[in-house]
Amino acid sequence: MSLATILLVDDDHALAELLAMRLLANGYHTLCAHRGTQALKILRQEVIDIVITDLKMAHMDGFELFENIKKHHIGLPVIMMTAHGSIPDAVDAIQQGFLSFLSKPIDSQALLSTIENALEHTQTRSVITDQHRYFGITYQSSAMQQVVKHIQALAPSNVNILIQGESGTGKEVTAKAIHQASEHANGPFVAINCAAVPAHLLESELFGHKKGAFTGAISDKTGLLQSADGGTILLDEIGDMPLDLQVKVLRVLQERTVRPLGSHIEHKINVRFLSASHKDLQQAVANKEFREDLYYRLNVVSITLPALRQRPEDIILLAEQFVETLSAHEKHLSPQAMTHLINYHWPGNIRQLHNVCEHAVVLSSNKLITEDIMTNALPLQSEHHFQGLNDAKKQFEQEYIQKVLSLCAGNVAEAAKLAQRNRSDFYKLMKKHDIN
Ligand SMILES: Nc1ncnc2c1ncn2[C@@H]1O[C@H](COP(=O)(O)OP(=O)(O)OP(=O)(O)O)[C@@H](O)[C@H]1O
Repeated sequence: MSLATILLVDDDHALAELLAMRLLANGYHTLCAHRGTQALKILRQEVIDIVITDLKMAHMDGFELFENIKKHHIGLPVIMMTAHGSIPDAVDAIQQGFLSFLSKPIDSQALLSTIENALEHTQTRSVITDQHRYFGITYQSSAMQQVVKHIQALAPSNVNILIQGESGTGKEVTAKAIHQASEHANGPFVAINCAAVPAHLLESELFGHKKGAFTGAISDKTGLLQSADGGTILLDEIGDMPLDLQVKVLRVLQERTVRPLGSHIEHKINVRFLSASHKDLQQAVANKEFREDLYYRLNVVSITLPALRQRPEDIILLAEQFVETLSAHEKHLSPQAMTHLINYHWPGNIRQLHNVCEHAVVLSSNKLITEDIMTNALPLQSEHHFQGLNDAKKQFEQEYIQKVLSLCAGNVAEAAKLAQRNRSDFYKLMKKHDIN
């Protein structure tokens, strides 16, 4: 079991050392600081679970230290030590958000039970975080809460779902979650990236072939559609599927049968169809690059994943999860490193966040991933693209509508009223931004 680390802050050196010895005897790792500034320096360099601070100290008192901690180490439990009988200070401390207080002289039993309570408090925080996981989807933003509600509602039915979103927003993760929450969960989950397979091989990958069906077909091969029987198939980057193959896939969707290349036998399949695209498929239909009939078949309902920059609340949650996993629970992000992550615009979305965290874990030789390490791991600021006014307006409108809908728990009539638009106008805006 890893020991909790406690930071003791008191300008009375003898008292701090006495307390440190008592805590060490009870299995806690303790660090001592004799000034507020020294405490803040330690907090920047070490992973601390609890701070216990004296109130009256020269230069920076306990309240001022606490104000700093609240700003840069959100949620860290801080316990105040007050002089015996100083009730007003203790009341003040609790009102300002200190977790609890200890009266001097410090009673050993009270000290230990206060620390145990504080540790429970920290664990409760991570339990809350655990509730924001749904089959591999980690989230906390209201935009993703809506998406997950949508997935939960749609997964049990057998409808075809089109998952849209920028590259790296989690379309495949979402498809897997739908599969796992569906009645096909015990069957296979098969994904094919239509953009990654050369066009001339895609048909045989999907449908399979008989030996000799074409030059190079040296043996029979089962296609992915048949391999997915009893489960789910994800046709990823469906927008890149050649038009002639689109006709054949449409037929599979209608007939629910597959005929391998060079074969006369039709095989019945029971497969849930999911598709994904980072392209605007409606636009592709308008440009005659994608068949309209197939579009409507695949898009019985659609799920649009918000870009990471539209859900900054998820950045830290995801980053902490990635750092924990990549460092086998060894490393943590400093608050300053987190600020850099929040301020970045994430054109590559969650995949890019994962790569940056991986880079930072490799670069850092300490337990704490500092601001400097993060600045090195992040792409240069000069790579930021500056959004044009039209894109910025579009993004604002989309975020605004999502926010209003989320405030009204998805009730469109109420959302329209709040946005001071009539209902049909509001529906048009939702359609324009592909919001369900
Ligand atoms: N909500 C999430 N929680 C945890 N990890 C996620 C989440 N969304 C995406 N990821 C991770 O981010 C990476 C990219 O996700 P995924 O491949 O699903 O994105 P995508 O939208 O399908 O990307 P592309 O369009 O490039 O195919 C993966 O490593 C995935 O595990």
